[in-house]
Amino acid sequence: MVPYLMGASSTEPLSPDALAEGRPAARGSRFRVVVETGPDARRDLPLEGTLLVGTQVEGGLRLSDPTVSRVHLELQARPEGVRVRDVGSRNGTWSLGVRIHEVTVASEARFTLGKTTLLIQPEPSDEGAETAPRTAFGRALGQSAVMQRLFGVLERTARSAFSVLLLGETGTGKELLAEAVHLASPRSARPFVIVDCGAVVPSLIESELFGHAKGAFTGAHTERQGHLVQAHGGTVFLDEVGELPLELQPKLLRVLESGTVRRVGDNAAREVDVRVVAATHRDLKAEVAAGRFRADLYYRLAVVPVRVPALRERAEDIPLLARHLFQQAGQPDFPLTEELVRRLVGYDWPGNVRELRNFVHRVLAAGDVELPDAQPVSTATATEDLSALTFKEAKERMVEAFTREYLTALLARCGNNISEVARTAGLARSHVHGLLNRYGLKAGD
Ligand SMILES: Nc1ncnc2c1ncn2[C@@H]1O[C@H](COP(=O)(O)OP(=O)(O)OP(=O)(O)O)[C@@H](O)[C@H]1O
Repeated sequence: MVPYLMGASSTEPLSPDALAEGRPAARGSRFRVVVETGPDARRDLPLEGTLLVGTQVEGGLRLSDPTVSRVHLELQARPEGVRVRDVGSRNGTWSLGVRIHEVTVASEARFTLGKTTLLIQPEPSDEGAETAPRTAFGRALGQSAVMQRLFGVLERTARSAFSVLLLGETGTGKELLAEAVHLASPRSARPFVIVDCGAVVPSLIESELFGHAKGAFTGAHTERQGHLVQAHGGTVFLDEVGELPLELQPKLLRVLESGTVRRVGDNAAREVDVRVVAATHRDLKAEVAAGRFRADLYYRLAVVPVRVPALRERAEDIPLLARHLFQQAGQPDFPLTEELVRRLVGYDWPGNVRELRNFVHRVLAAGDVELPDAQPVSTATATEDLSALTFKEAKERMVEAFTREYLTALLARCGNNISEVARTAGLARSHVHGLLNRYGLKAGD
């Protein structure tokens, strides 16, 4: 096919180069589609075969922009480039001010559909020596060599259906990276469901994950779908998977192996197709060796094990992240002086990026740029203006501040004895350990 572009006022074919905005693709290279603007901005997925774009497409790039048609555009990866075909949309598909009916692009090009802009971009070739350095993967930022390597591994993995296990300290960005894997995967139009295995009461986690029938147990007044079914077709993120009760582990493994799930109190099996990304702050291999985590489930989850480095191991990222966090907090012009950067880079950030975020908020709320010498900074202050935050963020801040204060006081009262802390607090020891790790608190055992 001769590539052409039909303009609204012209029927002259245009060469693909007429649309080229950036670097050209190597012959036979692969492409990505990135949603740059509109309600679905930041979605980013590889283009393989044919991809339909619209508000009602199944398995394609499903957009929520009401100015986009139900089935708006067809993108097809071909050896010579990407064929972009408007499939009878109401508002049309536009590029550089020209309405497109069908065109093949061989290099970077942008298309506007209603209020949405799509960028079609050649993938940097894997063998290419000059792979463009990237400073972001989804919403996760990083310019250090270690993060760039991590982004590359995760991006390549995202295209497959392999399970990914993210290992790293609290606050290193595991959840953000799990979301980025989902968004860069062919499943991005389907749900991304987060299950915090450490936060659910152990007796309820089975019904949270698998669902339950009405009357399955005392208190089950209505039926429940379960997170795995909610994630059907998409990705389930099992956060703090190391906290999953041992007796539940074979059940989860069975579901993942068989692709079917049975709700509690119901014999009927339901098909579930989920990609699993799991995360833990624990050394899960050591947990397996200690008999606290099943080896078979470990190997099912850790097809691609990835270590997310602590912030102190990638100090080059601190200025970038600090600038980003000030910008996110509505203060893009906050003066990051050399002296402040030096102190930020010199601190060891036991709570990692979450702690840096809280520091930024504390600076903006209280003007306090002090960093503790050895201990982590407090997460919230009474002077912080919570009304500037969303309800979810404000609640998170208060819960963090409360938990940190409560645990610090309890540790002091119990002489750092975790068993005693757990007894007094009425929590499982594993839960106390999880909380201490999460809030960057240290205690002897
Ligand atoms: N690379 C990053 N770029 C931008 N923001 C980040 C990055 N890493 C973490 N953050 C921010 O830091 C906070 C904590 O990140 P996240 O919840 O993903 O960490 P986590 O490792 O999953 O923590 P936990 O183990 O406690 O659940 C979030 O507000 C997140 O947006």
